[in-house]
Amino acid sequence: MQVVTLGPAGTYSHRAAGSIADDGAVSFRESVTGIVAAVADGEFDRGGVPVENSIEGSVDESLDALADRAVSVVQEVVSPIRHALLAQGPEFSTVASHPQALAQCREYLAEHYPDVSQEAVASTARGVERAREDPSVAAIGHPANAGSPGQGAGEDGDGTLQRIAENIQDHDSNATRFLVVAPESERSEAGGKTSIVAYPGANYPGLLLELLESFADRDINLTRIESRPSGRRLGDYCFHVDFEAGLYEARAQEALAEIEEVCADGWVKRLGSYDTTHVVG
Ligand SMILES: O=C(O)C(=O)Cc1ccccc1
Repeated sequence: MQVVTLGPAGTYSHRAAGSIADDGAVSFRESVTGIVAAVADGEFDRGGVPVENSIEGSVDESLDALADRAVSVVQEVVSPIRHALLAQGPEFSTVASHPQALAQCREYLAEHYPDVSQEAVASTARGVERAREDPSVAAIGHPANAGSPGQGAGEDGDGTLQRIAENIQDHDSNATRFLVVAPESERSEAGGKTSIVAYPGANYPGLLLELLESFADRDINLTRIESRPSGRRLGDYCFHVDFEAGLYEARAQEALAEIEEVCADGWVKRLGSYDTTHVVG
């Protein structure tokens, strides 16, 4: 199985994707749009993208790529996220990381490093590379990106990263949900959860209520609903909906048939049904 995810090596996405790669062989792209495109274009069998975080919410770029490209979702991976502050030494003037990681440590950074500037980079591992190259830069990332204290941690300034602090996320419940993306032809109806994207192409009072009633009437629990701009005009949206039923179930098929009627002037994309895997960060 050829797997592509957010790189370079050492990202949280890499750790999550490693759990689905046969021999741990994972390739990298530096944007989630690029990962979804690489699967849609047939370059890889599977792609792993972060889609939602318990502190910061949705990764909008992932939602938009899933709506735009011909792919399916075949699995979700949920992983706890524990961030470490990594640097060559305790003195630095910039913290570089993925925007979600910086946001997940907002309160910690404001309290402990109010005067340090923040630099958003493509991934946590890209921030780690910045910190290895430049002693004035610290990174936020998985603690395994540094030598453990007392085991290979370097002297200040030699390019080896030390763990300046661990568990710096603002909430201990910090967890991220990654979706495993496959070619559209591999869309499955089996699994306990399903993801769809609905674009009504219309706007009238009660439209959203009608969409939601299709699920409520059949006792289908929603686990998430997110609106994203359609990109066509201001105030025009698509809705990303995840629910607890498989497409193989009659109640799911009936709900979607009704939703397709509500969206007759737009479209409904069935990303597929899947199960959840939990991996330890
Ligand atoms: O940059 C990474 O390591 C990622 O995989 C994205 C991300 C960033 C912060 C928390 C979870 C995933």
